[in-house]
Amino acid sequence: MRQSFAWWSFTAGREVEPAPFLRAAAEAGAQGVEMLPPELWPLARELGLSIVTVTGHKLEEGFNDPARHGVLSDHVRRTIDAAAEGGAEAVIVFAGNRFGDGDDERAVAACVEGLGPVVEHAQGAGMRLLMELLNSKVDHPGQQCDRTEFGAQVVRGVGSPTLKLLYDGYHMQLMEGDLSRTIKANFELIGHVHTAGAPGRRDLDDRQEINWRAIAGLLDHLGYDQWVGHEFIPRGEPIAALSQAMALFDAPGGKA
Ligand SMILES: O=C(O)C(=O)CO
Repeated sequence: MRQSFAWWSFTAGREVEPAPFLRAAAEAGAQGVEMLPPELWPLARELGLSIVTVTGHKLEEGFNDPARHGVLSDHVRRTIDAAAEGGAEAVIVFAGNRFGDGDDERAVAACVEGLGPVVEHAQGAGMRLLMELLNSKVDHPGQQCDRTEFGAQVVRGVGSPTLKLLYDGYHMQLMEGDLSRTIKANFELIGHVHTAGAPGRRDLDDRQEINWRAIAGLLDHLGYDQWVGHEFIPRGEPIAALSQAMALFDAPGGKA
């Protein structure tokens, strides 16, 4: 398992000097960084960090609406090209907010239809696409891809190894819980994992309710070989919080 961290959450509300911060994260053992502003990509690469994920588009306006497919696909294709040019690995896409009667079946079909050509474009560019599962209770009210099954139906419907699920344990703990069984049941569809403590989106410590050590052990047991991206807002010193989180996944099964 390779480990990364989300730039936005680790720097939220902090004055951060990018170079020393990225260097410290790399020295602590992070292998990649996510959702990093493009102007910092060369610096991160120089420090040996992979540019792991790039946000493909506004998450409120997604592929669930066929009326948006033309404009959205053009935008995401350009994001894919820029990400490929900058050496990034994956672009994150979203279903978007519910609209009209919010019918899930129709929304899944629209996502499958809209994402098909974009997935082909990504494949040609050597880029992976990740459909993110988000919570609609707290952080993203209205988001339609707010249960694993919705995302799984889209990924299965598209049926390409280029499109996988971004399983975010924090978001899914808020929406459905049952993380271990869900990860196991959908393992082949999962191409990326995000972490955070629940419910506060803070450190992976014992003040929150997800047993991340057990999740790390399960992923290891299942042979997970993709990225685990830490996407929480540290309570205290961010590099120490990152190190503590990474230790859980470095020694899955409780050796840390
Ligand atoms: O996870 C989230 O809440 C985001 O904003 C997108 O990664």
